[in-house]
Amino acid sequence: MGLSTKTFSDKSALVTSFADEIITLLSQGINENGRASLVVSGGSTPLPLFAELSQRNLDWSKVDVTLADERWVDESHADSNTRLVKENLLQNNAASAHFVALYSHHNDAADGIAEAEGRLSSLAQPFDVLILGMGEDGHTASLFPCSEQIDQGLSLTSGRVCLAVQPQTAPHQRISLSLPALLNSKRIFLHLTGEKKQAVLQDALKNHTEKEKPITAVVNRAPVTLMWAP
Ligand SMILES: O=C(O)[C@H](O)[C@@H](O)[C@H](O)[C@H](O)COP(=O)(O)O
Repeated sequence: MGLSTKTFSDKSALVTSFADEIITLLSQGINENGRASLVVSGGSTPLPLFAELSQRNLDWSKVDVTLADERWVDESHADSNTRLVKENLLQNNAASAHFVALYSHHNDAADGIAEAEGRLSSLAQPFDVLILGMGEDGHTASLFPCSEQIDQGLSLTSGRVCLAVQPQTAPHQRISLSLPALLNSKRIFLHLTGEKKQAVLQDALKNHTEKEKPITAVVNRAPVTLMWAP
């Protein structure tokens, strides 16, 4: 479907404008449906955005926040995306938002899939806003090209909202939203900073298959807004 790009002079300008747009979309969702849903990614890129959003005025008690993917570690672990979101987004005004975790206390992520899918079924869908990141290998959410589960993750007919993923090139077993679950969003943003990520994305879109660079599977099927700053 394609990519439209919004380029900003620096990360701070990106964060301000991106937060404006997200708040507008969530407000619309609340006005139309009573509640709104926001799906965020982990990693380091969204941290300044989370801090900015947390300060914004919105009836956050009517917003459900969840993750595009989670590392299968307890919330007390430094790599937990739940911890990242709670410490950076669900603060200040946004402290009243309702967080829906993907992680549950099963040893194996595969045993937590049904529970995560059950929790997600309570959210307003299609999701109002999905914010994706991308790794330098072209993965998005935890749809890792190096994983044995990539076919399952990209399948449009698996009937699954979530899947367990074991990346070969990144730590921790993961739980990820599947491609159809990610696509079940009214607005999809890809939040990237730096020349390297821009180059990876352009190369992915021009020269690679969806299995090689899974971010292309999203861009090929839905309108995606790239929010980019050097
Ligand atoms: O939890 C995660 O690891 C993610 O959701 C992942 O898909 C992330 O968005 C990219 O790896 C980019 O991460 P950075 O922003 O740290 O580069």
